[in-house]
Amino acid sequence: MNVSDDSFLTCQSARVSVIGAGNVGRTLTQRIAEKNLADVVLLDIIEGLPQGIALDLIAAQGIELHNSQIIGTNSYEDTANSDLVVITAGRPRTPGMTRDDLTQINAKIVVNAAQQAIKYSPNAIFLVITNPLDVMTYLTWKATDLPPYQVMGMAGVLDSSRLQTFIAMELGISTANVTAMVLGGHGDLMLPLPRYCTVNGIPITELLDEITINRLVERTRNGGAEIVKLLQTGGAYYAPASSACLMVETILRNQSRLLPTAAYLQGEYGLNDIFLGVPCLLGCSGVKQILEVTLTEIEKQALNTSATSVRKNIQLALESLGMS
Ligand SMILES: NC(=O)C1=CN([C@@H]2O[C@H](COP(=O)(O)OP(=O)(O)OC[C@H]3O[C@@H](n4cnc5c(N)ncnc54)[C@H](O)[C@@H]3O)[C@@H](O)[C@H]2O)C=CC1
Ligand SMILES: O=C([O-])CC(=O)C(=O)O
Repeated sequence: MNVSDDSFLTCQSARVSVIGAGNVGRTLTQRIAEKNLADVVLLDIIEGLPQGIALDLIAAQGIELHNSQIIGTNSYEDTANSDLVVITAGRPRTPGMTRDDLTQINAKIVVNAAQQAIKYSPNAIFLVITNPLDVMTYLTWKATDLPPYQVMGMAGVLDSSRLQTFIAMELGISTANVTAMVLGGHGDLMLPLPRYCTVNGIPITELLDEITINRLVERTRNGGAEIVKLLQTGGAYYAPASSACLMVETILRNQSRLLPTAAYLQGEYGLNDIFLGVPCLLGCSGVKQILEVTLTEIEKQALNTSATSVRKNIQLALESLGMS
């Protein structure tokens, strides 16, 4: 091989910037790098923190055998030309708080992060993780002025994965045999859909009684809070990072997976001008398609109630930022 061959020298990896080097951001960085999905720029406001994490992660490269570069930085200039920007910056909740209690504090952080990042990566897809998720995704869309299909939020993959796990635990079978679907906002009013949960194609409604299913649904709704209560100082981050990594992989590899995603609705499910969890085909352009599954009247009502709560919070956030 001639090492001065142009095609060898110009060969480029995808580039993902992760904003926020806390528990979720650093774990996601590890997952992306170790799966060889992209080079990662990890940015945080705290000096030394992203640099230290990056150095620590890169020191394992020879053991984990990946080829990803990991750069820790406090400067948005270093995020330039990212294909994907993931926003994890902001406060996590502590016991007794709802995700909505984080609205005021995280709104400023997320809008600033989005405005800074878009300057250097005008064509990037933005994936939001910071809570309250649906509100922060809406603010990111506003702050970047991107087409709505290029902005999305991660929550449904996590909530569905929790429900999948609880179903598998209840039945004593492999999680690999279970699929689950949770739609709606990422809050106490999220909408787990047992009718669309299956075990190798068999609806769980044929395998579990109503009382058991309701118990698993309730545990899913409280899945985040259950961990916050155990950890005391913040929220979950391993499953959230895995969930976000699945979305990153789907986008970078243009896999057209159907994943519950907080996407911008323009009439789908009878809702407009809101980001909410719905089944989406994801690929290299972002949200390629929103799938409208049939909902019962009760499910529709529950989705509307969840949307109303998200909408109220979006309004509060926009007002507090002087953006309404
Ligand atoms: N959508 C979802 O399903 C999930 C959302 N979350 C949310 O993700 C967020 C992050 O959670 P953790 O990583 O556990 O929190 P963490 O406290 O461990 O990390 C947050 C990081 O953000 C950084 N940060 C704060 N202001 C910043 C700014 N202006 N610019 C850049 N970085 C800044 C902090 O220095 C810190 O390192 C929280 O809002 C949490 O609620 C967490 C898990 C799941
Ligand atoms: O519960 C939290 O605050 C973090 C989160 O969104 C989750 O784990 O679902």
